[in-house]
Formats: sequence, C-alpha cells, structure tokens
Amino acid sequence: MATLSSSTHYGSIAYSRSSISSSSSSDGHHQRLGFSSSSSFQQRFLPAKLSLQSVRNSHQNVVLMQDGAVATTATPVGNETPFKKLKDGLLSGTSLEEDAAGFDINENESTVSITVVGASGDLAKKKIFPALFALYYEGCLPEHFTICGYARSKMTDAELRNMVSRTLTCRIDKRENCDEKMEQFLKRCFYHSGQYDSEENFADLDKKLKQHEGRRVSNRLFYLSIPPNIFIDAVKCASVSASSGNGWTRVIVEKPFGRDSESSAALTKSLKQYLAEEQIFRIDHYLGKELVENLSVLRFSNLIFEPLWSRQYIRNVQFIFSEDFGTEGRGGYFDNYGIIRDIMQNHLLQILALFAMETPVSLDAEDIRNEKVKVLRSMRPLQLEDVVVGQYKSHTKGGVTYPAYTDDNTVPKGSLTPTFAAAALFIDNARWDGVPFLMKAGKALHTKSAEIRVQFRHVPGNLYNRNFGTDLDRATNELVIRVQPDEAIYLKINNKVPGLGMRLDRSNLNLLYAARYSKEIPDAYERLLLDAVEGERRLFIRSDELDAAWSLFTPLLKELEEKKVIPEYYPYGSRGPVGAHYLAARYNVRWGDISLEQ
Ligand SMILES: NC(=O)C1=CN([C@@H]2O[C@H](COP(=O)(O)OP(=O)(O)OC[C@H]3O[C@@H](n4cnc5c(N)ncnc54)[C@H](OP(=O)(O)O)[C@@H]3O)[C@@H](O)[C@H]2O)C=CC1
Ligand SMILES: O=C1O[C@H](COP(=O)(O)O)[C@@H](O)[C@H](O)[C@H]1O
Repeated sequence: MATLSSSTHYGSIAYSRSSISSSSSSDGHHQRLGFSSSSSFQQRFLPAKLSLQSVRNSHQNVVLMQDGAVATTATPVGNETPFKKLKDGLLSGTSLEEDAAGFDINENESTVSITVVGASGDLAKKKIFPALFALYYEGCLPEHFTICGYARSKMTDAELRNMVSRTLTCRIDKRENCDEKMEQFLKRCFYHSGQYDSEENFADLDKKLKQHEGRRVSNRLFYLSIPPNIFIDAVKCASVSASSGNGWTRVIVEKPFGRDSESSAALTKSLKQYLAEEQIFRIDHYLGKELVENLSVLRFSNLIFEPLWSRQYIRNVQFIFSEDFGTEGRGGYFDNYGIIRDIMQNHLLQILALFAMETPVSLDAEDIRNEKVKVLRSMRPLQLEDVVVGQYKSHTKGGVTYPAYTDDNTVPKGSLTPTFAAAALFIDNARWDGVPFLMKAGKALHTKSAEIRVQFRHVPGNLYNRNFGTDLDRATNELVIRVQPDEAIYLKINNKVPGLGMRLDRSNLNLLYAARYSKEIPDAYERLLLDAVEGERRLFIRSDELDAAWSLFTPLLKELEEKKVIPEYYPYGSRGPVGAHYLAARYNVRWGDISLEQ
C-alpha cells in the first residue's frame, strides 16, 4: 500500500516550458534517490525523488521533492551531500553513500523512459506517438530518453517504428530537418510484446529498459492506453516488475475513470494499492487544449474581465461540444458510457470548474485543484428535469445515407444510450447563485466544434434600447472562447454603423489565433505528456476532483438508466433535438451557437 500523503508544498512553483536536459537543477546538481531498491511496492513506488525545482536560501539548500516534501543539503547544492527530509520521513537518516549501496548509478545523469502500454491501439497511434515526436522535435524531451511500446501484439522494433512513422508530421511552422528528426526519434523507439497481467513480461520489459537507461538515474512514465478493465492488472505488474528503482515512476491513466461514483472510487482504491496519488496522472485532454489553458490567463490577467465574472454581470454560460461524425468504430466502448460520461462529466465539467473557480492562491497545481474541487462541491447534482437526452437516427442527404447509432454492429439493438445531451447546472455559491450553466454535447451533429459562450446581462436603462427593437437579448454582449476548430476569442459588442444616421449593429472584437500567431498550436497531448514528464500536475485530475464530479452526475445517470428514459431521436447531421431549446428557454437562455450571428 502506498503511504505517502500529498501534503506539504514549498511555495509556488514557477511554471516553465523550457526544454529539459539530463541535468536536473539549474546549478548543475543532479537528482538522486535516497533509498535502495526493494521488492515491496511501497518502496519501489515511494515518490521520494527530487523534483526539478531547487530553491537556495542563505543557510542551506532547500530542495522541493516530487512528493511535495522538502529536503535540505547542509552545503551548497552542487556538492555531493546527503539529502535529509525535513518531515518525518523516508530519507531521514540515510546517507548518499548508503543510498547508493547496491547501485552503480551515475547520479549526474538521468533518463526518462516512456512506456506506452497498449501501443498497438488507436489512441497510441493517433495521439501519443505523434505527441511524443512533436515534443522531441521541439527539443522538449530530455537528452536521454527512451520510448517503448508495450502490447500483446507481436511486433519487432522495426515494425513498431514503421507503424509509428506513418503518423508522424512535423510542425507546419517549422519543418526544418524533418526527415532527419523523424529518423532520430524512431531510433529511440522500441517495442516489447507482453500480456498486461504478467509480472514476468513486465520484468522482461524492465530488463530492456535498464539496457537503454544504462547507469543513469532512471525515471519512468507509463501511459496506460488500454481499455479500463485492464488498468489495474497493468498498474500492478508495472509496479511490481518495472517501476524505477532509483528515480521517479509515474502513470498516466486515460479516461474513463469508472462509470459512476462507486466504480470510480473502486478504481481509485485499486490504483492506490500500487501508486501514491502523486504518481497518478489522470488525463483529461481537454485541459491540455490551448484555449482551455488560456481561460485562466484571460480571466485573471485582464482587469476588464475578472470584475465582470459573477452573477452580477453574467446571465448564463454555455459549454458546447459537437462532432459531425458518429461513434464510428467506438460503438462498443461508447454504448457502455454514453455522451454524458464521455464528454460532459469530464471535459465540459472540467472547463466549467476552471471557468467558475475562485482565484487560486497561486498557479501551483494544488492551489488550482483546491479551487476546482471547491466549486464542484458547490454545485447541485443534476436533476432529470434539467436534462435532455437524444440519439442520432439515420438520415439521407444529397444521395448519401448516414447511419443511425444503432446501425453500428457493436451497439446492441434498441440501445437507449444517449449520443446527445443538454443540461442546466447550477453553482450554489455567492458568485454564481442563480446563473444557469448550460452544457450541450453531441455526436453526429451538423458541425465539429467546442466553445464556451458567456452571455452578459442587458445594459440597465440602455439609452439605445429603441435601436434594438424588442429583442434585447440580441443586444447583450457575448464573449466566445472557441476552443476548436479555428481557435479564437471574440467579444460581441454593439457598435454604431458609420454614417450620418444612428444605426447600431453587432460586431466582434476578434482575436483569431491563426491571424495573430504564426506558431502552430500544440496538440493537447503534447502539453500533457510534457507536464507528466516534468511532474507538473496542474492539468491532471486529482482524486477528490473526480469524486466531486461523479457526485454531480451519478444520481442522474442512475435515474436515466433505471427509468429507461427514451432519447429524443435527431437526424444524423442535424442540430440535435429540439428539446435542448425548450430546456434553455426554461431558463430564459438562447443557445449562442444557433443564432444567426455566431
Ligand atoms: N481512441 C480514442 O480516441 C480515445 C481513447 N481514450 C481511452 O484511451 C484508452 C485506449 O484507447 P484506444 O487506443 O482507443 O483503445 P483500443 O481499443 O485501441 O485498445 C488499445 C490496445 O489495448 C489492447 N486491448 C484492446 N482490447 C483489449 C482487451 N479486451 N483485453 C486486453 N487488451 C486489449 C490492444 O492491444 P493488443 O491486442 O496488442 O494487446 C489494443 O491495441 C482507453 O481507455 C480509451 O477509453 C480516451 C480518449 C480518446
Ligand atoms: O474523450 C473523447 O474526446 C473525443 C473528442 O476529442 P477532440 O480532442 O477530438 O475534440 C471524442 O471523440 C471521444 O468520443 C471522447 O471519448
């Protein structure tokens, strides 16, 4: 059982995106571990490795450790001096010499081994390997790194490289030495075939990794890109047989994190048998999207927004996700989850939490996650009457027939699983009391997009009311954060049409990223993988956040299933069920994405 608590943090950590070299601290001092290899999980996984941050004060060198603990060196950093942990602890009493016993480690060099578990799968091919290459291309991976694909499929290293190479692309804004970089990257990729529940197979993986790591301090990142029913087997085997004996070990876990409060808690409990919370990186790739990252910057670093960010000025907020394709190929997975679990409970709710949280004490991961938990816990669990569910049906357009959800062979006939949902949520705190937060998510709709829309209140006693006619809603300001595609932030304002008369129209103050920035926007997986390598947890989901998120949705999901609520059918490629409009209208809201001026 892992025993470390997520406790102490030493100040706030400056967040940097600079490339990492194998030397770990700014002054060239290198990390090393203070305990020896042990067969117990606890010792193998104790995350008592030093982080990249070291802080120097006048008397002693203070080093922030990965688990949040603080260690000191008695002499200036850079000398070979034992670390002593200040808290009661893991390293106290150990000396560097003792720690090194049994190791022939060159503590001046470290390496990162990234094992993609489920390397033969869709996500690995589509997202993970390309993101790793992009990081390499940008010089963001450490000097010494190894990438290992692990799956049951039989493949040679050459076959893995061949598979991976088909998905690699270079940055559109750069492209220099593209082929050369790809070749260098592929040389660092290896493959190991094994079962997910075999400690022996993972022990063989360990041997292979060690060969690549040599005498360097080894840091290991496992990316679980496998179906959820085998997460625990893989974590157990990786922890028993392939965790680092002298560096950090971290595990990225993909969604779904359970399908309700109970199963999520059970998953967390099982993971924590083998990992400390600090080692678990629960990924929600929407948190890695550029415009979602920018949400806090927009709000907290612009005086014009933060004072408006409350019930006093905001009428409603909308979180909208739509895809213009169905569940193609993923119907088997999807049918067990549905759109509420697939998109709302995680991606949209995470964005909502970032949007609505109070100002965090700092940009430190724990400070941000504390605020997110607080706002999630201030929310009302969803009520059935505040939710509309839909499912797409077949539709023929321009001579092409698009399938119904239930036409997918992997979906049970007569399935009631929603492929569309709209919901009204409320935050019962002083800032947001009474403000509807509307969510809408659907597959097989008319467009692919994700956006946040903030609709402001009417201007009281507006001198220009008569210029707007009776539809005052049309005249309210709206801030749109378009997450994808064509990333943009625009603010709808009322403006005088130039000329001698007094005619007003709605115009946009528009920040279109493609026009403003020439740099290509990194994929969300790049940012998140880099964060995991750097030990930055800000964009990963903590277990209490997850519990709070499930508490909001679990009663509703149970009720939908128990009552066998029949979804409203909508044609493939349409704008979704009309019920979504009635729901919004109940709260005096109009969906921003369907108005003529979007
Ligand atoms: N694909 C996507 O777009 C997204 C996926 N995810 C999540 O990421 C994870 C991986 O997704 P994805 O790549 O699509 O998954 P896949 O279904 O492609 O599975 C990945 C690999 O796991 C192995 N595998 C598949 N099914 C089983 C099984 N029943 N028992 C044992 N091994 C199995 C296969 O490798 P082999 O047979 O070689 O061992 C397969 O190549 C999942 O948790 C998914 O929910 C999250 C967001 C988006
Ligand atoms: O997590 C998921 O996200 C994708 C959409 O991701 P995007 O980055 O392409 O917008 C969705 O298709 C999938 O169903 C869901 O599991």
